[in-house]
Amino acid sequence: MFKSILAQALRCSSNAQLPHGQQVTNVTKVWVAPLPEVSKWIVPIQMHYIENGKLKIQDIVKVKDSVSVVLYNISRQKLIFVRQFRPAVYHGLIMGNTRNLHKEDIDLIRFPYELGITLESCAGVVDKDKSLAEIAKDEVFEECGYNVPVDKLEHVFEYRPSVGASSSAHNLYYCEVCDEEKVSDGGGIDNEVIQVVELSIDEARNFVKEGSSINSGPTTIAGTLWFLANKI
Ligand SMILES: Nc1ncnc2c1ncn2[C@@H]1O[C@H](COP(=O)(O)OP(=O)(O)O[C@H]2O[C@H](CO)[C@@H](O)[C@H](O)[C@H]2O)[C@@H](O)[C@H]1O
Repeated sequence: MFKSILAQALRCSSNAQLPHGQQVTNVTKVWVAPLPEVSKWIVPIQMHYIENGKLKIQDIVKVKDSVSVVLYNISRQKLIFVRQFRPAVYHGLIMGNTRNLHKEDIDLIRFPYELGITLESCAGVVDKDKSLAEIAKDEVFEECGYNVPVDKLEHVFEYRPSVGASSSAHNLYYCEVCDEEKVSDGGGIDNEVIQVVELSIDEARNFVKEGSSINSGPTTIAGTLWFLANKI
């Protein structure tokens, strides 16, 4: 069973899919633990309601809202993405649908950490007292190194990426940048370890083609499809 999970994970891995083999980071030890009662990031709650006279209960995970930016470099006609190790993706790939807590350290030889490296649009959590567009502008600078005025960010749409268990809202923006606006390497702030990746339009089209299997969330897929449908 593990062999088939690993084979599937390797197919999904952004490393296996894209011509950007450089090492993004180096993860040397992984283990899991139960969530503490109070988490800064996630609040599990239960909603009770009566629908058509019948009591119903729904378990909900409260997650912070987020923004993302489809970033297009017009100087070189490249879409800008980021790669990073995502613990949740890694866990999902190696544990599948099982809910057991793994007692020992994860075997990194059997399950290389690279499986958890995603390819995503530049994105960030809404955790500052700023407008959504300003938060998106900050992420473009911090993660990708482009300094753009906030009015260059075009609001595309708002949606809810995980309606079954989470109510969080996601706001997707589009921004065209040029080489002159690139002022740093990006790579994230604080503890973030992020690699900036540029894809040609054909590479991006390949990324969302029929039958593909990718290590990305709905935001990256929706943003890429929106770009291909509206800007090309
Ligand atoms: N659950 C968690 N546990 C511990 N630390 C956490 C955490 N979530 C965020 N952090 C910390 O906050 C930092 C900054 O996060 P960002 O604002 O860059 O959002 P991120 O890109 O991770 O996810 C954004 O982009 C992805 C992809 O679109 C969305 O799924 C997501 O909701 C959105 O916030 C992270 O580096 C991490 O240190």
